[in-house]
Amino acid sequence: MIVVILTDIGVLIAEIGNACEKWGFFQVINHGVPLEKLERLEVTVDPDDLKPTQLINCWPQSPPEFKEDAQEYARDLEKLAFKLLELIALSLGLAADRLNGYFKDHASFVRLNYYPSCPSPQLVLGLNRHKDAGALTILAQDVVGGLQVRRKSDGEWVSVRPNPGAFIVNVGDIVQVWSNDKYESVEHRVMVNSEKERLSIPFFFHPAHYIMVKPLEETIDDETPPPKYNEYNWGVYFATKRKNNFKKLPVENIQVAHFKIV
Ligand SMILES: O=C(O)CCC(=O)C(=O)O
Ligand SMILES: [Fe+2]
Repeated sequence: MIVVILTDIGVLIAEIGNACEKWGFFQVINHGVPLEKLERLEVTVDPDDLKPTQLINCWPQSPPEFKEDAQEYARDLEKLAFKLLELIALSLGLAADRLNGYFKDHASFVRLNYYPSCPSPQLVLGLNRHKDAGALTILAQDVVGGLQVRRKSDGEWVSVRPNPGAFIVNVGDIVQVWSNDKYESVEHRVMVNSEKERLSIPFFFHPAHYIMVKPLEETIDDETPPPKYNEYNWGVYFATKRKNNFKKLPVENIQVAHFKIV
């Protein structure tokens, strides 16, 4: 996978654009988020404290500093997300702050994914194949590994080697629609490990619920194809998707493809 070093701005913009077009995924280092903040979350978290109801309704009681550590981490990741958003805007030939307004009341969140080890890893998946619905996902993973990304060139599943200190970034469905398919939201999944449990911490960078999503006018000109998507409301889309996620449905869960102009 392409590793992007956040240093020289011109090179950086070109590399990010290239990675978004070819893979939909890239890793960043020199990102400015102190690693000890991430380690604090990884080390202190006890999987028994991560029952879904507790995550939704209240903060785990122990360790007592968890809430503050998690909030501080989210603030750091928010800063990084805005930096990446601006670089992505620049790589699309837009003004750096072109997309910032959509995130004025952004509804981003951090999730802790815990994958217990499993003696028959070939029989189960940690997380089924999916695309992320939001704008960007910035993922920290521990050293165990298991994330696989669908390579665009041949559709093969490729394992992402853990790179301590790097974040894995992928563009979600919203960037796909904004860029009128220039940057695609790529499928990924998680394999489980037979011996080791795994923790991953994604930060989902989501715009305000009320925004309408459609291809940006700037991505449509005489040389590019006409808009490929009808406009949709992000909040309604996300709520519908979330309600139906992980359920066996008679029809496919909502996807941006359903807004595609055919
Ligand atoms: O755990 C991982 O490596 C990926 C998690 C993921 O794709 C997600 O939470 O959407
Ligand atoms: Fe994901």
